[in-house]
Amino acid sequence: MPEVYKFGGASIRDADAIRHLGELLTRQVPPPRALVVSAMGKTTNALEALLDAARGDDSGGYRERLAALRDDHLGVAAALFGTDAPVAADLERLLAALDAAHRRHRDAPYPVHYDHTVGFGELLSTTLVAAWLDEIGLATRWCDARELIVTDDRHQAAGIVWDETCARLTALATRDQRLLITQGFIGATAAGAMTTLGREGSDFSAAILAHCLDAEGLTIWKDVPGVFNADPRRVDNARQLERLSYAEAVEQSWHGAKVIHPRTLAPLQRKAIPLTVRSFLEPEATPSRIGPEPGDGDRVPACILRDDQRLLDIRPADFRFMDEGCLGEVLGHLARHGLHANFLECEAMRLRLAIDARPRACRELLDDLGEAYRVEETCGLTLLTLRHPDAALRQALVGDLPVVTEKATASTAQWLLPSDACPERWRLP
Ligand SMILES: Nc1ncnc2c1ncn2[C@@H]1O[C@H](COP(=O)(O)OP(=O)(O)O)[C@@H](O)[C@H]1O
Ligand SMILES: N[C@@H](CC(=O)OP(=O)(O)O)C(=O)O
Repeated sequence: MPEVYKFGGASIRDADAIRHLGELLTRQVPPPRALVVSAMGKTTNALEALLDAARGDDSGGYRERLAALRDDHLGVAAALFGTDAPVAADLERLLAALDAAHRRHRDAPYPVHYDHTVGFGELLSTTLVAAWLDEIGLATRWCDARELIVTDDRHQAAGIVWDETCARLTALATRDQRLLITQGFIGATAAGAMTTLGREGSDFSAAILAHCLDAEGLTIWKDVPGVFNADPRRVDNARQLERLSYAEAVEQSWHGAKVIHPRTLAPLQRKAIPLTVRSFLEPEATPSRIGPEPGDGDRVPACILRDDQRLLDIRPADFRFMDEGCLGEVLGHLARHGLHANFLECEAMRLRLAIDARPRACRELLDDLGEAYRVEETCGLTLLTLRHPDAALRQALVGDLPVVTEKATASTAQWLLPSDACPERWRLP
């Protein structure tokens, strides 16, 4: 089975980008079997803000944001097809469905309301992209991921029901030979409740398709030529990694290298499906390849930066040990709020962990920890993680910076640093 391609928000951010995507696809030999597409540009952030306005009873803000979303998508449709194109009516229908979903779920728990509304970005974008691909002569079949990706009901971080998902995907691919195009990030329970797979989860969706369709490979198209040993936007001298093992790619993405979602690798690894990260801006540039074998990327020191970290210093209130019971309880609360410990260090009577500063989830976590624990918080931190660090790299990056806390294993070292003491641009030696 030919490849699955994934295009993220950056690759479809406006009409020109969608035209470029069309040209790129017409040049691919052999053509891909399926496309997984994310929401346009920063639409998912806009939908989260829309949700906050809806839940905060800010009906003015909600209307304004919905109108902006409508303008963005209809504007791109007009730029691609001119006025009164049939796709405009499809977009209007989706926007009306989004508005209705907000009304229907406004009293539901936040994660349920989130999943029934925030995933509309992908429904809108794929409707536009599929129409454009049809327009330029690529016969596509638009598929609703809510009918293909079957999940459990862990809203905002849904787990996949693999057997049913694979059965539905293979049945579809057998009966329809056209290029399949579907949404990343979303799925639905067997009962039909809409779910999402976690922020930036479209890479994972693409890996699910590649796995279930037995694809020859998965290509993720990015605005960078491949995986680098640091974010080239923030770090001078970052260099591209040509080959990485699945295991190293998991480590780097799990520690926050934004280039691939960490859940992407396991479905590929289970069938030894190679992952290519390639540039949609420079498709001829040498890409990065990830597979079963170790490569240069498994040895080269790599630097991962994560801003907006909040350090929680948690101690049992009654001078108890931070034993297995306490650890299980605290980490259970973390998981329930969809928070991930990016840094974790345990001593006899304290647990220190750093989490992304998501105000709502952090507030709920502190409420849950309640009277049983004393918690001290430090905000405004940057987490620097080095994979395979050497002395020169440590000195070049950490040097004289004031360190809040640090820890190291044989392969990974981490420092929490005050963000305001960190340089605007970092430099590798
Ligand atoms: N290790 C890394 N290698 C390459 N790019 C990285 C890395 N870490 C962070 N990035 C950043 O990831 C960006 C692409 O991710 P993102 O903007 O989320 O794309 P998309 O919307 O297509 O998924 C790049 O522009 C780059 O700045
Ligand atoms: N649109 C979703 C899913 C996603 O993966 O997007 P992108 O591929 O643009 O990172 C998000 O922003 O979280």
